[in-house]
Amino acid sequence: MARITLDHIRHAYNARAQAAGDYALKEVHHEWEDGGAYALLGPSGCGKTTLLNIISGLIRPSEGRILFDGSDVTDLATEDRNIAQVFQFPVVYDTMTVYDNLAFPLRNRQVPEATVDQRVREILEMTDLAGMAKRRARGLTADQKQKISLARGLVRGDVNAILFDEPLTVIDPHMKWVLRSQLKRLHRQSGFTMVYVTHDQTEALTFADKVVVMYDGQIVQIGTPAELFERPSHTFVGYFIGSPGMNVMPAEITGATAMVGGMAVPLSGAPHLAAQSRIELGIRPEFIKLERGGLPVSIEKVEDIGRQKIVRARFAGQKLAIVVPEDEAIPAEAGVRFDPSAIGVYADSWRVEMEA
Ligand SMILES: Nc1ncnc2c1ncn2[C@@H]1O[C@H](COP(=O)(O)OP(=O)(O)OP(=O)(O)O)[C@@H](O)[C@H]1O
Repeated sequence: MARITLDHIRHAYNARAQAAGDYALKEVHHEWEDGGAYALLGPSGCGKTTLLNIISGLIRPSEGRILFDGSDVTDLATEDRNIAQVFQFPVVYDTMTVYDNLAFPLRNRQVPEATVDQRVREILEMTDLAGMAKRRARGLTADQKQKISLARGLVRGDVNAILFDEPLTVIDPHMKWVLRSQLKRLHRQSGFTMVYVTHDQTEALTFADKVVVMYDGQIVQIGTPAELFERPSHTFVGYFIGSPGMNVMPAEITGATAMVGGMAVPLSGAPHLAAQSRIELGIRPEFIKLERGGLPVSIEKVEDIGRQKIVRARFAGQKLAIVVPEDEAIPAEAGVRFDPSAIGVYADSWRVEMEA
């Protein structure tokens, strides 16, 4: 297992790249802890696969270095990086048994047969595959085959990291839930450094200790699920994490008061703001209260989604989503009240700290 250092990495697919926009991956400079479970989360085209391929060695970054436990592996080929990979689609040997599929990476490295047997049995148990150890992979379902791929990814005890590229894509929804929880447990038991690419926030939030949110070729935030929810560093994080996402409204700020379309919204403090920046307020639908005497709002629609209601409203000309607990009535002539401590101020999309 290894600590992974991404040392001022940038990547452009076009060798003549110059402007920031030419880079599929803009500068990444981070250190990922040994034994951490990281999810790379973001929409299609944001650079997740590019970053994963740089870690695996499929791509050499245009700039910067990658280090495993302090040693530079930038110029090492994938097979020399001592990593395991699990892809979107199962990679299994159909003619082999489930047991032999798992034993393969170990036998390939001349691991003594007694150790192979011990390790394979351990992983078969961990992944609930023990019951089908003697079956040939041919004829198994796509779910079962992908489970074998996952198990094979875990079988070597000496890898620097395990990289997962959208591994649950072919899995049916119920099984997805089961495997996600299993992977989390396997991470705790094994202590491997794991990097998991997905565009599904539920997958990322269940699996990872730290979620790396990517947007437009940049890492916009690395944080625990709670940090991403409570303090999104960028409006994209607020919008992408949560359902519905954070409300973002253009505003003008004077001292500790924000004006949104003529309405005064109190803040918890006065933010430091550079002149000429585009200012927005971000507030999650869960931290807005509907009550009499609040700021005027017009309710357009109420969606009942089981344990909660989502109120779609318009406030000062802006769309606003509000989450109301299922058993709470929506008062007639309701107004809105924003919890000042839950309002984030964003300048050119990045969160600004409040003055103490
Ligand atoms: N081989 C390539 N040559 C040129 N451009 C590429 C290549 N691979 C990716 N890109 C571009 O680089 C950017 C990042 O792509 P990347 O595949 O890393 O994103 P992603 O977040 O993994 O997306 P997805 O979830 O769709 O796989 C995109 O604009 C993509 O079009």
